[in-house]
Amino acid sequence: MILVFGKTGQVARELAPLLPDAHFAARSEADLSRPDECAALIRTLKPVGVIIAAAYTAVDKAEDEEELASHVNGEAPGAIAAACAEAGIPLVHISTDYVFAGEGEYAHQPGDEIAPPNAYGRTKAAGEAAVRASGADHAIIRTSWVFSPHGNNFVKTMLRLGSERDSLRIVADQIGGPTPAAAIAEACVRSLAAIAEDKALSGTYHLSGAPDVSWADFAREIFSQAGRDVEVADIPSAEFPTPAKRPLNSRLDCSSLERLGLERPDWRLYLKPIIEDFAAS
Ligand SMILES: NC(=O)C1=CN([C@@H]2O[C@H](COP(=O)(O)OP(=O)(O)OC[C@H]3O[C@@H](n4cnc5c(N)ncnc54)[C@H](OP(=O)(O)O)[C@@H]3O)[C@@H](O)[C@H]2O)C=CC1
Ligand SMILES: Cc1cn([C@H]2C[C@H](O)[C@@H](COP(=O)(O)OP(=O)(O)O[C@H]3O[C@@H](C)C(=O)[C@@H](O)[C@H]3O)O2)c(=O)[nH]c1=O
Ligand SMILES: [Mg+2]
Repeated sequence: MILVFGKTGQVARELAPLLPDAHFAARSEADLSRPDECAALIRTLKPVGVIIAAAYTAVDKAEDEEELASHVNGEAPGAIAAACAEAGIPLVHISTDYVFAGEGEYAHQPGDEIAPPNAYGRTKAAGEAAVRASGADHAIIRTSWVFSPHGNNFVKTMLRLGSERDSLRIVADQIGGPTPAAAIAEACVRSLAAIAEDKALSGTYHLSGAPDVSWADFAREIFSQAGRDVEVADIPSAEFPTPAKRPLNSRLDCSSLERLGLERPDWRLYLKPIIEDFAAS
């Protein structure tokens, strides 16, 4: 049995149909703010592999709750990874573009220096480091700008705001790859099998949707596919102040996905079901 930490999140919900026999541990069974209890669950259930699909993902709120976020995003993955190492089973963990400072216009390689610009990114960086230090065979999949029909994400925020207003001001100087949660779920399953088969594939991978765009471009594509006449005005980040600073350059070089037999998904092909759900609700 495969053990997935997380049941209600965007990626966890896309993992469910791919892994019908997996055990999905919700917060009530495995609270990541209690790392020891999460590690103990591995000793109890004795899974053959583990995927961590839960995290503290409220980027702005993390500025005020960095201690809680660091238990969930830093210490819990470390404790889970240590239990995986002890049991000799592989682990897949998900991280974020927000570990990068985001200077320049190049696409980041997995080995590039990290320098998180915000509290969420610092806690995710701590989780990555703890997984690497554990000695467990692992894949860390860094992704970005996740969206799906479930949970909170930018696509659903735009559809909601676009139904209330004729024009929106959206930041245009942050560039990245919107990523469908379904593609991340597929990569989790694929990488878990790959590292179980070949330990040499252990390491850090990048997966984001193509093409890279600004948040404003992303919004325009959403309204275009939704057939909605909402004007999107490009603004610089400075005109949209938020508690957490976001990286300007979130481009991820995803070429090592080839080692897993995967490629970047075209995110534009994943919007329609979300738009249809929104229209029906
Ligand atoms: N969302 C994004 O844009 C991005 C996400 N990522 C990473 O991808 C991974 C999956 O994210 P995503 O699917 O979007 O997550 P969501 O934001 O959709 O959901 C977060 C999930 O984590 C759970 N969770 C939060 N705190 C705890 C806790 N203390 N104990 C147990 N469970 C908890 C939530 O459970 P509950 O329902 O109980 O609150 C929920 O299931 C995470 O590692 C995230 O850092 C990376 C890049 C971008
Ligand atoms: C609602 C709104 C947002 N924005 C901007 C703010 C921000 O720069 C950008 C996206 O805002 P959000 O709050 O949706 O995105 P945010 O929560 O920062 O999304 C991040 O979540 C974490 C978990 C990650 O790991 C990242 O990869 C990334 O997906 O859009 C506007 O410019 N205008 C608006 O009206
Ligand atoms: Mg958010």
